Amino acid sequence: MKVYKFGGASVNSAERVSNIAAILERFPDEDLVIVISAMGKTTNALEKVVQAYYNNEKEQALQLFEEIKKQHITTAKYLLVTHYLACEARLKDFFTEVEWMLHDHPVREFDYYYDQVVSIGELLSTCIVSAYLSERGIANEWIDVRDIFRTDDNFRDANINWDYTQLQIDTKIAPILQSKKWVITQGFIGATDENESTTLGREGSDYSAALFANMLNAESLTIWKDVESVMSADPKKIPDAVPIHELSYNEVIEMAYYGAQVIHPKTIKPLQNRNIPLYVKCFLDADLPGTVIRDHMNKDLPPIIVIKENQVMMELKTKDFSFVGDAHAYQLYQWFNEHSLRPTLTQNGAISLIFAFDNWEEKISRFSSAAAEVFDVHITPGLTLTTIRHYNQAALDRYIGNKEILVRQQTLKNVRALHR
Ligand SMILES: Nc1ncnc2c1ncn2[C@@H]1O[C@H](COP(=O)(O)OP(=O)(O)O)[C@@H](O)[C@H]1O
Ligand SMILES: N[C@@H](CC(=O)OP(=O)(O)O)C(=O)O
Repeated sequence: MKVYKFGGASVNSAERVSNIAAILERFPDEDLVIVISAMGKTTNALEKVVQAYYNNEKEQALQLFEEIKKQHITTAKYLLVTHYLACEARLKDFFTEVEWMLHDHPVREFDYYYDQVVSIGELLSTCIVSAYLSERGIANEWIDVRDIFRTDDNFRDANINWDYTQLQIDTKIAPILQSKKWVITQGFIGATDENESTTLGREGSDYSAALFANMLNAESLTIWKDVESVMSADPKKIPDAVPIHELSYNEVIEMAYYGAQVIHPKTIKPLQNRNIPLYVKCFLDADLPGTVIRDHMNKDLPPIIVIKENQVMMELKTKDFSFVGDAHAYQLYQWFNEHSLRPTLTQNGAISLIFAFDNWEEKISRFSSAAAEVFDVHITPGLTLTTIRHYNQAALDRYIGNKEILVRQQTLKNVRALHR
C-alpha cells in the first residue's frame, strides 16, 4: 500500500479538488491512505477566529468563522449533487462544535482553544473531498484521524503516542484497505485520551502522512505539491531555481532544518527508520518526474539556497564582562524551552552570545525581559538569514556577496549569513 498527501494548495478550490480526483483515478489498482490538509489558507483564517475569541471579541470571531463556513458550503455545493446533503450535515456538525465554543468565555489556556478551533480545517476539507470522490464513484471511507492519532496534551505541538496509534492503525485502517476502499483522512491533527483535539505543529500534515507510512509499513509516501519537484531554492523567491530529482534523507533533513519550507522537518525520520521512499510530485502535472528522497548518496548537487526573511538578531552580553560559561548557556537554553523559542542561528563569543530567531514578537519580548536580568540585550529586527549548502564562488557572489552581513558562518558544506 501507499500513502498520498495533498496539501492546502491542492484543495484550495473546487477545480483543485476535482483535479485531485483526476490524479487519483490514474491509480485504480493502488491501495491508498490519502492524507489531506485544510483548504488553502483556512488554517490562517481559523487562527484569526481563535485569536478574536481569546481577545473576548466574540462577534468578530463569529463573523470571521461565518466566512469560513460560507467558503466550504460554496465549494461543497459546486462539487456535489447526490452526496451534497450528507456532506452538508457533516460540515454543519463541525460548524456547531466550534460555534458552541465561541459562545462560551475562555477559561483555559490559549493553546487549548487554538487546537479545538484550528483542527476543524482538516475535518471540513476531507469531508468535501471524500464526498466528491464518492460522487465520482470512487470507493472511499472518511476517517476521523482523532480516533487514530492519540497524542499528549501539549496543545499546538502535540506528541504522538506511538503504541496506541499503531494499534488503532492495525485495527481500524488495515481492514478498510483490505475491503478495497481508499482511506481519506486528515493531516496535522490528533486527539488526547480525553478526546480533546490537538495539532502537531503548523504545516504538520507532511509529518502525519509520514507517521501513517511508517505505521502501515507503506511501499512509499507521495507528497503532491504545486512545484515540479524539490528545487535548489524556493522558486517563488529564486525563479531560476533548478529541479533536483534525487535526494538523500539526510540532505532533506538538513534543508528543512535550515528552513526550506518544502517539507516539514519532522517528516523524514519516520520514513528513514523504515527505509520508505518519499516522492515529491506536482499535482499540476502528474507526468513530471518530481523528486525521490531515499537512502542513497547525493551526487553533483547544485548549490541549495534557503532564504529565511523577517529574522531578529539578539545579542546578549554579560553585564560584568565575565566570560560566557556553561551556566549561562544552560540557563539560556532553559529559557528557550520555556518560551518555546528555537534559534535559527547561534554564535558564541567570549563575553557575548548571538542568536537569530524568526520574528515571534511576543515570545521574543518575554524572553528578552527574562534574559535582561543577566545580560545586556540588544535586538536588531528586519534581517534575512541566507544558507547556501554545497556552495561555490558564483553562489556566494550572487546571494551574499553584495549584502551588509552581521554574522557569517562557514563550514565545508554550508555558508550561512545573517544580513540586511
Ligand atoms: N527548495 C524548494 N523546492 C520547492 N519548493 C519550495 C522550496 N522551498 C520552498 N518551497 C515552497 O514550497 C511550496 C510548497 O510547499 P507548501 O506550500 O507547504 O505546500 P502544501 O502546503 O500545499 O503542501 C512551494 O510552492 C514553494 O514555494
Ligand atoms: N493546515 C495546516 C497543516 C498543513 O500541513 O498544511 P499544508 O499541507 O497546507 O502545509 C497548516 O496550514 O499548518
